[in-house]
Amino acid sequence: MGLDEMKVCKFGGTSVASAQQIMKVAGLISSDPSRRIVVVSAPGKRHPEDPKVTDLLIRLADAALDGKDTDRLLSEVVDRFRSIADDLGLAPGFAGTVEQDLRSRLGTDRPDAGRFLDLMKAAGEDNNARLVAAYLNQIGVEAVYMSPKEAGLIVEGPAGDGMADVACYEQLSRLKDDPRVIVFPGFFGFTKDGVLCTFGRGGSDITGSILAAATDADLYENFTDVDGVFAANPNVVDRPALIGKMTYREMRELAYNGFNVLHDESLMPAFLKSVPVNIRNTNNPSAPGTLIVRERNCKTQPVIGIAADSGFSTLFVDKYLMNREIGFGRKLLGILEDENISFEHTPSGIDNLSVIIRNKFLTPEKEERILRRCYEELKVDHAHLNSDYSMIVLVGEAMRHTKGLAARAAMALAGSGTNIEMINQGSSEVSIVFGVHKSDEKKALRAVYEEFFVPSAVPSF
Ligand SMILES: Nc1ncnc2c1ncn2[C@@H]1O[C@H](COP(=O)(O)OP(=O)(O)O)[C@@H](O)[C@H]1O
Ligand SMILES: N[C@@H](CC(=O)OP(=O)(O)O)C(=O)O
Repeated sequence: MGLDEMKVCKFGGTSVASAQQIMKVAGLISSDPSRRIVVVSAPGKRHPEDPKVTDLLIRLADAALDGKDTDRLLSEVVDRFRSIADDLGLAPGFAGTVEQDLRSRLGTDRPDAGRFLDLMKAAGEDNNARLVAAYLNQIGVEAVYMSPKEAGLIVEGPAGDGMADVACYEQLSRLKDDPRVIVFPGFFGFTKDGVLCTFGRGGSDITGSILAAATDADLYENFTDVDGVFAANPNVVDRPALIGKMTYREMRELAYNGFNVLHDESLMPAFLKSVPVNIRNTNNPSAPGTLIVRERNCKTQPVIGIAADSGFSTLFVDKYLMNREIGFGRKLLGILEDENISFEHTPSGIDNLSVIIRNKFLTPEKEERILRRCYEELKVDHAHLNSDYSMIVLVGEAMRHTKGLAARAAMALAGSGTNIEMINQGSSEVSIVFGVHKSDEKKALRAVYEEFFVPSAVPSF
């Protein structure tokens, strides 16, 4: 990269979980002068059983909302920052400023529980950005903490699930004129009225992408704890193939369906400005990682990855002569809309229709109301809701034009003893979805992975 070129880097929770990790991060920043905007998450897990600071903060906020004692939970968060700051040799007062900050957040008025929860959750990223900036200055890298409010990151929407307003990109673009390294807390911004609003969980990825797009960065580097994006979840499939290059659409589809290495909503800002995204490993920085771009040569590899996700329900309705009833689908989806439920798929037959919904949108009360309205208003013959479904999703840009892929996947599923509950190859140009019972999810994923990525068939991406 030339002198004027600029990268936005995001360091995930695992990359900033301890002093040792933050030293690696500082090494990566100081070794490359183009890494000028740095987005940090809150300290994450140091080992699998370790709590993330964000989860500690949620517990703290819940205790405060329930009127319970908050001292022990507050100390847990402060101690986590204290141990990092001490190990980095920062000035002794750092933990005290974190404590003050948390106490002041706890002491605010709470007209809205969701907004209060956001204010507390954001303390992880906010304090960590101050900590990383302080450490960079200590080792001689001129760095500055940047508040999302001062920078103008406008995030609107429901608490805990905000969306950035594209109109704020122009103001954010000024960040690139600062000669210092900017350390920006991920995960949250402010509404036009100045109220703090976080993105969904894992949302620091979104902050990084927004800043990369707003500043027209040459590259958005997203540093995590694996060498890049694997063709299947490495926690389920043994040593899956590493994807070298993929498209934004492929990654969004995979992220949405279970590849939690990147937040699915973080692709759009980078895509709009064609900023390439590079997923890299803080613990193995010499590995090139995965590059996410607008286009790739799809001929070599029609299926690029296979995602799996649990937590789906099927609403099944059956009515004789449904095919003749104009507006039936609209009315059924209208019932879901009234319950504020979004849906994933709608496979249909002549006299029946299924709607696949994520369980997180359902409660026993909502289920009862939906079924009652199906009988009373839509006059269906049968209606039922079944939970415990998982979706296995094959993704690849050229899949739809490659013959026999669905048949191969179906054969692999049959071979593993998995019953296919639903297939959707309809509207998405880049994916085929197989609904299976949750208990079959892992073996189904392994079987389909082996079908498309057996060692002899692994292509060079
Ligand atoms: N297909 C995949 N490729 C790579 N990592 C994956 C995949 N699916 C799930 N993961 C998991 O995502 C993790 C990284 O995401 P996350 O824990 O959110 O990291 P960070 O703390 O950097 O934000 C990996 O450790 C890995 O277990
Ligand atoms: N700390 C937030 C935001 C985030 O992006 O974290 P991470 O980089 O650890 O996924 C969370 O836990 O949701």
